[in-house]
Amino acid sequence: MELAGLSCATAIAKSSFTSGLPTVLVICGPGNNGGDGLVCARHLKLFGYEPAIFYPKRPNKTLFENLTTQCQKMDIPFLSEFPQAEVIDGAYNLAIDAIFGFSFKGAVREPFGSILNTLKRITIPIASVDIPSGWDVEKGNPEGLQPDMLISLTAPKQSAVHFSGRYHYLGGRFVPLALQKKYNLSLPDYPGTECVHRLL
Ligand SMILES: NC(=O)C1=CN([C@@H]2O[C@H](COP(=O)(O)OP(=O)(O)OC[C@H]3O[C@@H](n4cnc5c(N)ncnc54)[C@H](OP(=O)(O)O)[C@@H]3O)[C@@H](O)[C@H]2O)[C@H](O)CC1
Ligand SMILES: [K+]
Repeated sequence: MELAGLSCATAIAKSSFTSGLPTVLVICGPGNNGGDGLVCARHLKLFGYEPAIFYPKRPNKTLFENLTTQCQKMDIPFLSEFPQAEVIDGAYNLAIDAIFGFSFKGAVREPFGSILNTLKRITIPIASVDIPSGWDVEKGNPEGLQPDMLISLTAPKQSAVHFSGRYHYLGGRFVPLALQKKYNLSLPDYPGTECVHRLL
């Protein structure tokens, strides 16, 4: 999760995605995708960005409590309510969608349905962690979020063929060769010591 979150922050910083003030809204979901978002927010802050986090459903697990504490100790604000689309557009330059990853299934439950509907209406760019939230991991979702950037983690999921945004990065350079062979993964070479590889 540390390497996944670092990869996301690195890909965002490399893409020169933000113009003007580097204010970023990170929306974190209840699983590991949300954890990646918390780590990403921390690294963005270290890179000079000004992240704020919305984390409405927090698992009662030490890992996520510790990640939350680390962000709080770095003075990253946690929002108590999700802002309206117009407010997000006015206050931030980028939204990071770390709500759901590959374990999302079924009809989206609240509060995430309302959050995703708001995210569909914002005009600032969206960067999705691993999978655009609300997409079926294989089939995607033509009615769902259509982010400007996707950071696929470990390997692009099948639904990534439906991604039509500007930037697609692969991150999470942590798969041992034995596992790559076992699962017949054909991963591109990461240049030098880089933790991300630009696919698009
Ligand atoms: N395992 C790896 O190789 C790596 C994974 N990484 C990251 O982890 C996510 C996958 O994380 P996981 O915790 O398995 O699941 P998600 O974060 O995708 O989501 C689980 C939570 O979402 C809730 N959920 C599921 N469906 C719905 C829905 N329809 N409506 C509302 N909420 C939903 C679910 O709630 P439950 O009530 O069902 O428990 C879970 O709370 C992966 O995508 C990567 O981002 C890292 O990359 C490291 C390698
Ligand atoms: K996501």
